Amino acid sequence: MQFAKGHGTQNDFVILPDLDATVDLTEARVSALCDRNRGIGADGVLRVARAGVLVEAGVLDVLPDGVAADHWFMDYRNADGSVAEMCGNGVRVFAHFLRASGLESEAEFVVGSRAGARPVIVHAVSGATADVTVAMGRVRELGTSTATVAGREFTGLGIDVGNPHLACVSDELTAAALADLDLTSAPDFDASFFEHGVNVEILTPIRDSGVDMRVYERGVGETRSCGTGTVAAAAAALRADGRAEGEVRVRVPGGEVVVTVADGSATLRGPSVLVASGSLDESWWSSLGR
Ligand SMILES: N[C@H](CCC[C@H](N)C(=O)O)C(=O)O
Repeated sequence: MQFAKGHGTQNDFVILPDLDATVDLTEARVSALCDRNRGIGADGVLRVARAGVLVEAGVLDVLPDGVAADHWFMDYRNADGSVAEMCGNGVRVFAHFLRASGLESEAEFVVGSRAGARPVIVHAVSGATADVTVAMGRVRELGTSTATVAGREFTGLGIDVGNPHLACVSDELTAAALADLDLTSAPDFDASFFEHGVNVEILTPIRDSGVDMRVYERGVGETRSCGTGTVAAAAAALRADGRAEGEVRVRVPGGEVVVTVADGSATLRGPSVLVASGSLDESWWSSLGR
């Protein structure tokens, strides 16, 4: 079975072209594939198929709002095998792969996700790297909540970007102090507020139209970047700055993206790199739990 490997600001993914949607993508298989010792290693898996084919195969029960049967659909899985509604870095890599593989001939098209339709623009491709903008849809504020990281309580803004986030803007936090924060363990959070878990972002306030952010992702752990997380972080940082909209450069350990929030919706622009492609050993793949 063919695969490709790519990343968006070092949030990395195994891409599985599965145009007939015949691959049984069990949790055991996804977690093996994402394991950095016994598999290829990644933060998540992106299965590539058209939305209607995934409905016919029973992978999707119905077409999500705004997603048409002929739209390419990013069937996203976290490294632990769990399904998530949306992946902002993943959509950039997914769109880049479609263009680079010739599956998509247009530079502007719609990618379907469980959170709905996500229009993309693949601005330019140079070698292994592309510059991609994703329309990330509505950014919905959920109210304030807290998370405890390394014994320290942070207050944040719950934000729905199709998936759940708690974006904690810490006024006195410097980029250096953020880098020193111990994020090796999962933050404690209010499970009654976030019934389906949450991605937790810790970030500095806006300085020179930018923020520094780190993230502990639901279903993965600390990642070097989280695209939906950068959108949540930008929205929370703007709110903390007394603004409902604006453009924010979000620096993450894996690089930098630009988030624009306007009229309650956001766009995310950043790089995608396609690192490699290859084939999975069939006997290895079939030996994994069903
Ligand atoms: N872990 C996230 C999904 C991946 C999000 C992240 N990789 C991104 O780029 O948005 C969740 O369970 O909601």
